[in-house]
Amino acid sequence: MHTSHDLRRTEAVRLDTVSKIYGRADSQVAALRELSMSFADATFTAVMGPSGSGKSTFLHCAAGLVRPTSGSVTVGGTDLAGLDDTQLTMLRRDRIGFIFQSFNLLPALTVMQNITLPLQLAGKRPDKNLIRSVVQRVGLADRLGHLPSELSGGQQQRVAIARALVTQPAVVFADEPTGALDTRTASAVLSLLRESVDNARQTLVMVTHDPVAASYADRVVFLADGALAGELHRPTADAVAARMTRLGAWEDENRQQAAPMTSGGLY
Ligand SMILES: Nc1ncnc2c1ncn2[C@@H]1O[C@H](COP(=O)(O)OP(=O)(O)OP(=O)(O)O)[C@@H](O)[C@H]1O
Repeated sequence: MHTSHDLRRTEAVRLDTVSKIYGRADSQVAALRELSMSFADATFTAVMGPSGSGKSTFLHCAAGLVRPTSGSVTVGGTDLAGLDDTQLTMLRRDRIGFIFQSFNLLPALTVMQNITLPLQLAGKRPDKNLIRSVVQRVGLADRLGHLPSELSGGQQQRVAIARALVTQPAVVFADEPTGALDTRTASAVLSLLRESVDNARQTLVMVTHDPVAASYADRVVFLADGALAGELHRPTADAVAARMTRLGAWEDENRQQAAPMTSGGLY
């Protein structure tokens, strides 16, 4: 029999009735409306929805970058509301990895220095075996002394993935990780993310606009107007595209491509 403690341990991230209201009084926007969602250990979830449906806000709340207006977020069993800003920063550093569309590598640092940066920031001694295994997994063993500017887009994203994995976080949040990559490079990066879930038992939550990218996930959750608008398990790209069409997403998508979103912040 499972105790509630056991059940909680199998959840990497949990949101309970999370709302996020931006602005004040007469100009309020409810970006998330009492959203409840759970992400089990070693699962890959894609988050989709029309432009403005709350995907980025969800990601930022779930990752402890933005505090919800109400409701609770739990990461690895810790309720983020109980942490002050310093504790929250430490939890993010130790338990959460980020992968962005724009890679966000430091241009003056080599591949190896970029990958080990989170460990240095945390004052942790790098585990050489772990680093070697992560570097091999992402196929960068012969590029460790290179600068990001000497790498292709796909290679740079693989550095960012390695950087997100070296701290062995409870969960990795990816914000449009293949948005800047061509189709073939994107599929190599998505296969790598899939492997990190299947082989390294990582938990991955990925915001994407791309039904093909979403089809690599175990589950797709759809947001509309800041609320859960359904989910698909073992998704195919066609089924995801059909659901997005029903949500009226593609008009917004075209606008999105005309004015791409940029991700901010390094971690
Ligand atoms: N800092 C902010 N201040 C005020 N309103 C905001 C802020 N950030 C987001 N919003 C609003 O909250 C809603 C949800 O925005 P969010 O960026 O989370 O959506 P999204 O689904 O990620 O959109 P996109 O796919 O276009 O990136 C939108 O109506 C947006 O205008």
